[in-house]
Amino acid sequence: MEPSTSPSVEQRELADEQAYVDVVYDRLEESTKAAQSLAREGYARGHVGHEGGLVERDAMVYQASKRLAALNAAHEGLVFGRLDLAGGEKRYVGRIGVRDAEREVLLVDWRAPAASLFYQATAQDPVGVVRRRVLRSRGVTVTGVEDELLDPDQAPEDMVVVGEGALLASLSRARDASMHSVVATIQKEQDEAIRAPMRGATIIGGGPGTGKTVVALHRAAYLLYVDRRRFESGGVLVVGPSGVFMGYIERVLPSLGETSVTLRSLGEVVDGVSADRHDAPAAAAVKGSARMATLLSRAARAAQPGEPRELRYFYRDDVLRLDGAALDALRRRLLSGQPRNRAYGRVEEALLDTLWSQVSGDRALEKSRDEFDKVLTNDDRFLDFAAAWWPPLDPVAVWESLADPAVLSAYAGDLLSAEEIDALLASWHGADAGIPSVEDVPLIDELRYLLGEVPEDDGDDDPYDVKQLMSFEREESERRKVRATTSIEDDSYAHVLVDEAQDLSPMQWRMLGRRGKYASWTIVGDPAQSSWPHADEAAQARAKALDGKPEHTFRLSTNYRNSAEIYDFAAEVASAMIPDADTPDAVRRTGVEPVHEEVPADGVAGAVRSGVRDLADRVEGSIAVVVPADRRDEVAAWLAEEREDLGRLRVLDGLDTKGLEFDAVLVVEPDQIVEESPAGWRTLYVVLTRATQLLLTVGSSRRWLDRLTD
Ligand SMILES: Nc1ncnc2c1ncn2[C@@H]1O[C@H](COP(=O)(O)OP(=O)(O)OP(=O)(O)O)[C@@H](O)[C@H]1O
Repeated sequence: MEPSTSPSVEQRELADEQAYVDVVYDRLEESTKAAQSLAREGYARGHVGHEGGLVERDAMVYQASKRLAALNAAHEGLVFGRLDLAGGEKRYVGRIGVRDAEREVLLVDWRAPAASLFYQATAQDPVGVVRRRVLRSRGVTVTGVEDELLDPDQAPEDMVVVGEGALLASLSRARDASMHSVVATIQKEQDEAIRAPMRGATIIGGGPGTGKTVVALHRAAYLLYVDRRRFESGGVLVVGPSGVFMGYIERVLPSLGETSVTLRSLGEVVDGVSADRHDAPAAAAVKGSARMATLLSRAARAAQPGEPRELRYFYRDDVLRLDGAALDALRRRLLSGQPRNRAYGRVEEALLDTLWSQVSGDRALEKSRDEFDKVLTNDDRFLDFAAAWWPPLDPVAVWESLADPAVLSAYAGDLLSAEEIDALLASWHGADAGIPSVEDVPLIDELRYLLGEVPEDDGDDDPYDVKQLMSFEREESERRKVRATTSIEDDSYAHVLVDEAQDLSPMQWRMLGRRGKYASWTIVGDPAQSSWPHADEAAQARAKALDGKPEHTFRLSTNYRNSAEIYDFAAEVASAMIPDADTPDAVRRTGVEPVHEEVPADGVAGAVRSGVRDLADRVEGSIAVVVPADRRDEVAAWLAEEREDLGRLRVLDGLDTKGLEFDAVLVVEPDQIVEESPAGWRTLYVVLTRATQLLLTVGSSRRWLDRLTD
């Protein structure tokens, strides 16, 4: 059976589908009205006036508004698939399940077992599916259908086959600033990873553009569908590399009807701290190293800078004295088996015990220990000493104290080289001093756990109330008030999903491990795109975070993002410069090869500007100019005019482009991108695999290209 090209046949099919889709939308409308009236009823109960009414109201309103949010989110493109099965049954697949008034199924939720045929059927193994149809819509209007005839032998005489394939049509679409759900065209190997059993850790690998991110997000939605109670109450945490990336993916889950997932970039995992700046590679490498865990545990247990080193107390005939060594011994005793802040409540008593053991005068011994305790605990000199010696420690304050060279060297002397210490100090001084970078966040989190929950204080006159939870503010006036949340009881999730996992440092794995202790995991990544230079150390930290949970591995093998011309070129770079790169097959040919322009150093700005203009004329969607990290402001200034004219143009450095994609990409000075970090080739590979249509590289040298032919 040949695909039909007759417009009248296609129009008739469209009209039939529209009629069905209208019925589903009518039913959705009724459900929406029912949810609205439930919400109204809930509010009314709140006015009944007794406490039970309020609780009931909250529950009803909560449920009704969740349902409304899901219904609204699923509205666009609600019905996207249809199966014609061998026995003559037709089955519609959509973003959520819809039944008619008699409870007959009108639309099967894509996550339900009955919908899995939609994704599993292939021409080689049609599993009872004769024809698979994808419906394209705009709002509530069906604008096109794309068919695949999977089992021609079973097709009735009058079955019509329309269109040229939904997948390629969807891949050729222009890209805007956010990712779209691919729920209508999920491929078989992707579906298998999405529906993988929820136990242990599901590891999804594959080269650039193979759909790892979309698979991971659809998997989050799938897990919530199969065990909503568990995952909604325990929470699903999705972690990605950057705020830009989280902005890029954040539309996908709501469009699948999911509103109950926590999305965090790596700089935002700790409540109350929000970091988006990266350290220079040298400092980032030290801060990510597992050695920092040892350093921080020293910091959390050591005498704090500025704390008193001696107590002298006159009691009756005795001079009681605690010197540095005695205080250190006492500190060790208090810290045995518990974090410092948890020992807070025992400090006065421990001091009293030690001091009382020195009492020898008759006048004192005649009096009881009770008397001794009473005198000291009513004496400001003693109380002030206890408060100064063992204040509750805030993790951010301890992190800040590391910027003092003497303090840092005391903890780091045998752990880090002099160069590494210098790199840390350089990152903590200068314009951004006191403001955590993305790489500082796991350090602060580590300290939260090492120090333990900050005890309650009366707090009425403390402007920096340690229990206070604040988001990060850049203004100098706010700086001193930055506090990470100090509670460590709110961190665990039922499922942790990590995207771009190849970039996680050991310290970042430790941070996520604490959140996923009792969780199942989905881990998505491609080692060839890693910007973390020490793969073995990270692998160990990952294994520790997973703590022996069974791993199920999936590999995605087809690149859906890049044109075959662009990907084949990028794969050449990977094969030459990155050992063991997993290079997928790209399926979409455009006939347009990537271009490199070599120009004199003083001609780069001009070539970049004219290159951008040219790309803008040739693609409708997004354009990225990717630059070496330390030249971002310079190149952005070259393109001030273009950026104003073209809302779809962005200037980014290599690390910022992780996970993103654009219709056209212009790479500035590829050699400098390679040379700016130990993971430079991998970063360049990431950058070269971001373009869907056009790739232009502009540089004053071509060493990177020559390496390919060496
Ligand atoms: N089954 C599919 N149908 C339509 N589009 C798809 C499909 N799978 C992936 N895509 C598209 O391919 C592009 C790449 O997908 P995605 O970003 O998930 O890949 P990735 O493996 O995470 O890439 P990278 O490792 O390079 O960040 C996206 O535009 C996505 O929408």
